Amino acid sequence: MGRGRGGGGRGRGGFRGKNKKGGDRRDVRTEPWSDIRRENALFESYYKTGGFLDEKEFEQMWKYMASDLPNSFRFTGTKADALAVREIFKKRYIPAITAVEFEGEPVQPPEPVKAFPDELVWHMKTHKKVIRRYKPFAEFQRFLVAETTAGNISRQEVVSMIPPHFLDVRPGMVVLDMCAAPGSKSAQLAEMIHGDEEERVKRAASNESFNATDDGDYSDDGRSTGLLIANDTDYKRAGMLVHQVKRLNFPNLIVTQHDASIFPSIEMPPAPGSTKPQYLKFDRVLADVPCSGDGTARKNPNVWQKWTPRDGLGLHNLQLRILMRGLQLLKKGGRLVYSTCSLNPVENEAVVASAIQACGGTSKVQLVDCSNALPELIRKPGLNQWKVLDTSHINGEEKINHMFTSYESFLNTKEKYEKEEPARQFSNKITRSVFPPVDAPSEAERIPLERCVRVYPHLQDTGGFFIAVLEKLDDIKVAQPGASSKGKAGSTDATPVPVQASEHSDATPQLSAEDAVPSAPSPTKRKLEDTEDDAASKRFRTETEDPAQDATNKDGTTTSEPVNDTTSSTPGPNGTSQTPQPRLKSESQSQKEYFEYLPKDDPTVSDILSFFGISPRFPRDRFLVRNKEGLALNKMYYTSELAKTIITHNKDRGMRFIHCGVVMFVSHKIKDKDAMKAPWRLQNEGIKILEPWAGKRIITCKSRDEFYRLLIEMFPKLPKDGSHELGEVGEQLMQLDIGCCFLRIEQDESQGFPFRMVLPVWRHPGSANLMVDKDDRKAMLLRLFNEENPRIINHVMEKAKEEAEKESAEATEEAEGETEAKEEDTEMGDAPVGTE
Ligand SMILES: C[S@@+](CC[C@H](N)C(=O)[O-])C[C@H]1O[C@@H](n2cnc3c(N)ncnc32)[C@H](O)[C@@H]1O
Repeated sequence: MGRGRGGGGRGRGGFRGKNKKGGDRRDVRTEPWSDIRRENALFESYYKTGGFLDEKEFEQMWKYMASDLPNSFRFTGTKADALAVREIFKKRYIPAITAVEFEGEPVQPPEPVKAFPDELVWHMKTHKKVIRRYKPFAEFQRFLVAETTAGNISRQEVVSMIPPHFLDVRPGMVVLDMCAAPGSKSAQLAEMIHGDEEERVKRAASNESFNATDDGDYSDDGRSTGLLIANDTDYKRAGMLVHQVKRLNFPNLIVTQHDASIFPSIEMPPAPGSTKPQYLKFDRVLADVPCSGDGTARKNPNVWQKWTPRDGLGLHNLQLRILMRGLQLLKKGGRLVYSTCSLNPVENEAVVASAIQACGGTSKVQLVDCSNALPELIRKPGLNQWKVLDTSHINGEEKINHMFTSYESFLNTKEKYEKEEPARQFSNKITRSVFPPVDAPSEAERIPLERCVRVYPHLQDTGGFFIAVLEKLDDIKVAQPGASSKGKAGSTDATPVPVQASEHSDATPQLSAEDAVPSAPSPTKRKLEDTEDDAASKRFRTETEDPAQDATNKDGTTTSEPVNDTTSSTPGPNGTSQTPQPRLKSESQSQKEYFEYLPKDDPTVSDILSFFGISPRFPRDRFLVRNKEGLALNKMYYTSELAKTIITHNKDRGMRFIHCGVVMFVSHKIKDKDAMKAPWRLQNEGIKILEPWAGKRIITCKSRDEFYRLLIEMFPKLPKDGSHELGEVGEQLMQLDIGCCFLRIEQDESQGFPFRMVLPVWRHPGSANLMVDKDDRKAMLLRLFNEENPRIINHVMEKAKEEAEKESAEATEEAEGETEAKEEDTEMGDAPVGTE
């Protein structure tokens, strides 16, 4: 509980605007969202006439599309903790909000979203002006902010929570999140990999029996053996990702920064008896790819202002390459979820179908029927047929909207215009791959695209989303996308639909004359077309894909993917073949981050572990430091065993690791440091990992009042002679030498402790201090004591202030010649450095 600090999920980063890598979708408008006209004729027309929904349902869907999106959030962390915070929320805030009336009507309180289990996901449709006006909402908002900061609540869009549920992650699995920033899905995946290990570790440490394999793999003495690699190509967004995942305090997590379409193969130690390196394969892969984001129109004004069909066309190739790389990295039998927040089939079904075909068809990769996952989620099947929209133009003017039903129809139209109107330009991103697959020779070979999942806004008042679940049935040899049967058969001609008047008639539903697009493409659009995919393909030309060979060993590793292999030919944009080049950049090209493990007999580690009486069963060889010299200087991080293996085998191979490990010990810089056996502080972040194995320096708190005092006062006094106000906790602290200790608080409803807590406390010569920063103290005071705006008393600061005031008064007196100067010792008591 209270797993540290950090912001909540801030929704989905996608592709649009300035960030050519598809990162930054932030709204940079100056006018309020409410003033934006939620109209875009071409956008509407495409979804109205493209065969997505029948007319009546389309109207309903579009009404939702143009309305505000409800706020949503989920309770996070271990299930027990999440349920406990949910209960506080339900008992304390829902009744108060339910009692509120607005304009004579009761307001709508937050409601659980039925599609998700255990009432852990909630949404709130109440208008902002109601929220601002009524106290119960203000109180609830404060709770939401405090718990989001403490890491117990994550604000996340409802649809964005779906993909991890479809991935079916179990503890012990090795998972890759290919496009992970800002990290809301990574947080869900990490929770799933973690499972209920806390309970099992507790049992393992106290030599009670526990099941290490029933619902996953907990064979690391109760700890989950799984791992999450969260990756994003964008430097800034990868930073946001680190910020988000750090607060999870999950030692089985690595953050990397790579282009997912050329994500490097991860080297693993050779199998026993062999000298050949092996390469890591993943049990699960999430490809939540950069997309046009047109399903986010309910919260993103850019969609209304700038939607063009070229957004999706420009991203198709990158999305396809990311998906295929994900499939290559997947274990045989493993599962991959492909998702976008776009409703455009060019970015969705077209990508999925092309990838399956490029991998060798349905005998190699199959779409999974996931109707059993989240059964309450209302959904629509994926499309087997769709049309491709393009807007041709002459120097940005004289625009014509075209709906093409097949690649041939596009080629015919283009050919016609090349003769009749050579200056007319079509998107150069239209390939076979963006069209529906043609009829397969047999049902077994047909790609059942209806198994994909489409979530439209009106179905349960959410944003729009697309999800496809893929299973790798066999090793794959990747062919060039576009070289498959997809689009081979001829189809009807495309219908050019002019802005002013229809040129031809065709069975294809036409876009109406009002569908005129803005007179000139916006700079953003041009950028999207000209830079994103071109840049991606340029990158692709210089950084090679994996070898096509893809033989998987029984343990899920492969022996056939050397990182710098330069011999394979790879699929390129528009079906071209690329000249392979070394894939990984040299270290000198990226900012150097150090990840060095301390030896298992490191004397500092030994001193600390013996100071806290840590069981010899606790691993001693997993402590990481982040300095070049590999020395225990300021901070020590703990990582899982698999994280260590990956880091040590790959850090000098050009892999860009940017985060790993949970901070466990921080050096304590105080005057009497030399007199101490272990001048290191336990950290709130890592304390829960270590505590089950500790045999010394443990104090327990059973009293609500004593805990309240520890929270509200920093450095409460513990004088050698004289009384203190810390009750039994104080008595236990008095028995300890100076240094850090564990404070244990067991779950006890009678004392208002709804869950177990373990927190670090420092025993000073004349005082004690709960080593929790002010924000976390405030969050705990609100959560446990319903204190809304507590004043935290800092005795040391107050003493220092008093001293300073006294000094300044004396200096004034001295200046006036009224008294002698008297040197004051403004010693900060025994305050530890940097605990606030
Ligand atoms: C839709 S967002 C991902 C949202 C994220 N999964 C979440 O739930 O918080 C897409 C992300 O892909 C990243 N991206 C764009 N191109 C990429 C590439 N070639 N490789 C890896 N990541 C990429 C963007 O920086 C962006 O953060």
